[in-house]
Amino acid sequence: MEKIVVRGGKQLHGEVEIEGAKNAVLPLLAATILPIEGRTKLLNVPVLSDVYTMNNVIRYLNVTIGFDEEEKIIEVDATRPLTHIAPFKYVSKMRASIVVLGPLLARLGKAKVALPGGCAIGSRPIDLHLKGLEALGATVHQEEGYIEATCNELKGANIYLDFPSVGATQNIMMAAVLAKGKTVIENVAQEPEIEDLANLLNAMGAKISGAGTEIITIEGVSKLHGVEYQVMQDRIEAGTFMVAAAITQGNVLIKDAIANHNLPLIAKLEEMGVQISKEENGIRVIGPEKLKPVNMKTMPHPGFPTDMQPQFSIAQLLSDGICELTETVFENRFMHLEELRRMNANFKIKGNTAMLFGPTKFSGSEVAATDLRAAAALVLAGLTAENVTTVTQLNYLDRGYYHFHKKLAILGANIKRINDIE
Ligand SMILES: CC(=O)N[C@H]1[C@@H](OP(=O)(O)OP(=O)(O)OC[C@H]2O[C@@H](n3ccc(=O)[nH]c3=O)[C@H](O)[C@@H]2O)O[C@H](CO)[C@@H](O)[C@@H]1O
Ligand SMILES: C=C(OP(=O)(O)O)C(=O)O
Repeated sequence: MEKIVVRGGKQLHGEVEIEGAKNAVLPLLAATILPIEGRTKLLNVPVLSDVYTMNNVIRYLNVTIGFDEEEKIIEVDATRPLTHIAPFKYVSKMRASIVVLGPLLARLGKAKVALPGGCAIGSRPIDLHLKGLEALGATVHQEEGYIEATCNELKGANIYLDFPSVGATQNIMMAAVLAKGKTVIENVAQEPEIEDLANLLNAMGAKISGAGTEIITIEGVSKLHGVEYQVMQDRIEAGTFMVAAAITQGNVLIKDAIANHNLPLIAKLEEMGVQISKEENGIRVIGPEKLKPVNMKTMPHPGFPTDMQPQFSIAQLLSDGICELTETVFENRFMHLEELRRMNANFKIKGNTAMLFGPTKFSGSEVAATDLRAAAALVLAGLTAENVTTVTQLNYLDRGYYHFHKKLAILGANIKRINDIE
């Protein structure tokens, strides 16, 4: 079994490089199936298990896709006739595969995509994706675990999302770019990854405006062409290293991290007494001797990102007092806290709020990740713990972090990854 073994107590120092964003590249890959002319080349692609899963989904559609892991480049040729089916064996591995639904429908007029289901962090329906596609003229029904969508022609529409869902916004955008006429989507997700997708689609010939605001307007075009495009930096990976520096009294430059993408995290860390400065080539984070307690609530962007909540909770648990932590996006994203009990964490959960009683003296123990960000949070706790912490279930970590232990080791952590045959 693969394990990360970390002995706590080291202050982190130096510089760390960040990869391209997982949550940007997955929808960008889905968008590469839209062009009927030319190849698309994605640069700065992170080498992650989720990217391999998405490549498999796309390859199954009869698209030629090549991944040069050394150069971090993916090349896609989607100019041949495509099939319209995304099967269970791939979609069930990764929820984000559902974002092929919109582009398949736009390109082929039909799509059959396995239901992605929920996952450890909560129930994850796709009703908003489907309502949006129906508003564009698709007929959608569910049969034998698959969503089947068909249309003669997609037509621009006015759509209001009940909740600013990231995936629904992406699916509807990718369908509307080839719809006839104008689509206006209100109350859309404003995450930077939405802007990245709009930028790629516009480079391919789409006409999208307003991405990054509450309203996106799309003028449909008749076809798209392949392009070369650089994936944005991963703000969640950057944020995870910011927390790592903050909790170890470290001094770390997170290279090429974009401060504007992480404003809520920066504000909270500063409130805790962490020194953060924007430098020419990144963000420098200097951790204080003592972290001040703060409350935090997750919200859709530009609020505090739920994908940073487990990692941030480690800083809260270490802080000198009681902190409130409220999770409003996913109803089951406190599982890392239960695991952290083994390491001495003291907290009470009521509904979607946890009271965290600091300052915690984490004690090293064996812990298992329950989901992607929980995995990162457990490693972070281990960096500050007395003795040795062993983290298992690294398949979750590998979904979203490339060489996490190696990057921490370069910064001075006493950490290794081993394959223990049991
Ligand atoms: C690959 C990717 O980019 N994943 C991110 C994306 O996930 P994802 O796109 O799945 O997240 P959404 O924004 O859609 O989901 C947020 C909330 O909306 C609800 N909802 C969503 C769709 C829908 O049709 N109906 C509905 O009720 C979900 O149950 C959840 O409670 O955004 C989340 C919220 O920032 C992040 O945590 C994920 O890391
Ligand atoms: C929850 C996450 O991803 P996904 O939506 O792919 O499960 C995440 O990146 O933290």
